[in-house]
Amino acid sequence: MLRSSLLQAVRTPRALRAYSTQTNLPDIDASRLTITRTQKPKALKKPEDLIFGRNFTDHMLSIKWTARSGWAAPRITPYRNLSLDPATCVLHYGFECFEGMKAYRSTVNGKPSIRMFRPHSNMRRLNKSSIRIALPAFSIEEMTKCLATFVDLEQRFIPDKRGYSLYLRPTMIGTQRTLGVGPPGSALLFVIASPVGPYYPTGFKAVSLEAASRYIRAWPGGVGDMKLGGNYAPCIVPQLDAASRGFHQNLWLFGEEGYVTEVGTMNLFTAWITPEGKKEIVTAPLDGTILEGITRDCILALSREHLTKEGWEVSERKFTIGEIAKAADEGRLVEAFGSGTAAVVSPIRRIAWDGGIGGSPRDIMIPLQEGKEAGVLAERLWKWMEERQYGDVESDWRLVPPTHPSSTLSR
Ligand SMILES: Cc1ncc(COP(=O)(O)O)c(C=O)c1O
Repeated sequence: MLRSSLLQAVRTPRALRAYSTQTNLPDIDASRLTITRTQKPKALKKPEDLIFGRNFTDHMLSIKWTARSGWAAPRITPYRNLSLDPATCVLHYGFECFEGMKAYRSTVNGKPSIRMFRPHSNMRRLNKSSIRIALPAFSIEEMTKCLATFVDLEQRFIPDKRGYSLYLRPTMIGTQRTLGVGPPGSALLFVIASPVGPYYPTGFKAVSLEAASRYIRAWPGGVGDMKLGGNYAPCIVPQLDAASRGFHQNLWLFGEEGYVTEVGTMNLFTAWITPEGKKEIVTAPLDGTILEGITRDCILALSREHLTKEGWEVSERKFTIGEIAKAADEGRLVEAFGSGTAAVVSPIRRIAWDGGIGGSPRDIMIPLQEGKEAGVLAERLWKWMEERQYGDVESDWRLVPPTHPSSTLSR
């Protein structure tokens, strides 16, 4: 691996693309994938007993990399413990990045179908994260093919019920055995899978957020736009702090201006009437301080497709918590909701804001019709998403044809 090109790669997206293809060593190659099936298939849990991230499938997908030999042949093996030397660099310096994505089972034109949702986007984001922490890049296309074969093999774990899916957790770690601080000479990319149920089994539940200025999740020039494990552990204490006062999540602000960035593990959308009288759906821009959510991208696309016809403007721009408070005071606030793979759309009921520097604490109430837990926009966007995830509406967001000779995945 060329270290100097790695340094360049982290600076610009173009260099980043170049870096991913800039090695003569073997890349991930799905045609070399081997499968060793488990001899002890697990009993399936009742769908209603599934707990997010607690139950895993029979197998895992693993691909080793070394700086000397590049990517080895991908392997699907029975799910098992990893064995790591206590000096392994991931355990000391946090060389870890991951993804969260889903595969859905549905019946399309009378035929059962299992499809992943936007896997290329997740693999692109994983590449971006790995390069930033000196871990190797890989072929998005080939890795997606390996994922397809893995999902195919584990499809019996996806309950045949609306709302259920297979959550996939691709993860890359630095595996070099060294306490020296430097680029890892070896890495492991592995994928595990967990069947999951609907996030809101009994319908939406609007959440309350705490917008506190004393914790900062991300900053310009930082790594808030990467899915690094190191971004998540420091958010647990602020979350516990907010929970101790009865809030579900933190709303992350940035700067003295109180720019709104994102919510817990979701991007944030606000719908309001601007002071000039325009209907606007707004979310923070991709300026490096928020994760480039794949659901965010879908919500933007769906809003542009459907809601602009109804007079909504769809904007990615900076806006402040003060502007949300003012819109609420002036009766211009329409809705607010989070977006992410887990909940897809998560309506917001209330934001408690400490008022920023020199300000007084206050509550911002998001309008919700009496007896309703979601606004009309959130409900419609969630429905449009679900229709595409389960294939009621065809879209190129659902993938992927099988590639492995043993694959049975339906097209
Ligand atoms: C910090 C953060 N922001 C936003 C998101 C939403 O991203 P996505 O829509 O890709 O799930 C996530 C979830 O992965 C997240 O962890």
